[in-house]
Amino acid sequence: MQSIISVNNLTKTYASGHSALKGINLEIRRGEIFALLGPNGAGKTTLINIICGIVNPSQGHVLADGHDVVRDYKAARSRIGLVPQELSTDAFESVWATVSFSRGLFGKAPHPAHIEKILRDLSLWDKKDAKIRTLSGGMKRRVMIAKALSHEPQILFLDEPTAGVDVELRRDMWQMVRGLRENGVTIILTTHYIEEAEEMADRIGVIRKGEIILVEDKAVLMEKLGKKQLKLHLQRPLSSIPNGLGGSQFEHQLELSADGNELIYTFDAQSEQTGIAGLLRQLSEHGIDFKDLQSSQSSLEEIFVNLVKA
Ligand SMILES: Nc1ncnc2c1ncn2[C@@H]1O[C@H](COP(=O)(O)OP(=O)(O)OP(=O)(O)O)[C@@H](O)[C@H]1O
Repeated sequence: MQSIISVNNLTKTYASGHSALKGINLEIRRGEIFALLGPNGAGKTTLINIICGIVNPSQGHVLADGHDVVRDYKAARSRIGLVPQELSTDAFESVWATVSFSRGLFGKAPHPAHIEKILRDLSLWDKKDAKIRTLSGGMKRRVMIAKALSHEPQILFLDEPTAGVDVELRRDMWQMVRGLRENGVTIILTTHYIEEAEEMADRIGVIRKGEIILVEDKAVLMEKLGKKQLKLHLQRPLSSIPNGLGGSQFEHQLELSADGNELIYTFDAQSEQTGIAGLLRQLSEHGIDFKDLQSSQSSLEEIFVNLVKA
């Protein structure tokens, strides 16, 4: 599939000498939702800011819809909408004026019907004449999103869009993101709420200390790196895993919950032999009865934590 963003050997060393990006290569596919995950300080915002032409790269180059973000800044930037982490709007302007003005900045002709649609989609229509400074934090964030969409960008960056927003806004936002994607907009988001990435993204990229350590289809990633767990709720609590069991082939896969009521068996989701049958046999030989059992697959969050701590 054709890339809409192409990042080539990108490095960024800040004036402080800090090396924030170390040779990033990344292709974003047209029309996808791409989640960029990484711990604090990994370089997510730096990467987004370079693609959006806010920060200059030290080396390498980026094409946005075929336009170099430095040499052909205006054309590249007009394709992109950015919802930054920080709220920054003109406090004394009205919502309508702020969003309309933002469209004008990209050299687009006024299009009141489009602005109205955005404001309605973001439940801002009632507030269109309100001054930004009178709005709540959540409403201000909606205005930031409206601004980013005002010039009908093909690419939308959402940098931590749901940090500190309530459930309702979060739900509205994801509904809107899905709608945009249906209309062909490519969406790149960073988030610390991994369950959001798990729910929304088509592909996941993980950045750590300025390097992309993984880019993968979400489903493939979950399948490849996911572990499965079998949780056995015991009839009678155990004080420890019985010797025979602990020393067996299951030694590194068995865990006892702190209250001794649950035995947790972790196994490789890929493996043909899960070992469950053998485990159940051994439990019965040890006279360990259980009243219920439950199996689960590791979440993207668990996979992510394991990846970045390595
Ligand atoms: N203007 C700057 N000057 C010097 N260092 C900077 C500057 N901006 C960012 N950094 C450093 O570069 C590194 C990457 O920062 P960046 O904001 O890109 O990370 P991030 O992945 O977005 O983090 P977070 O999840 O906390 O937003 C950090 O160590 C940060 O301190």
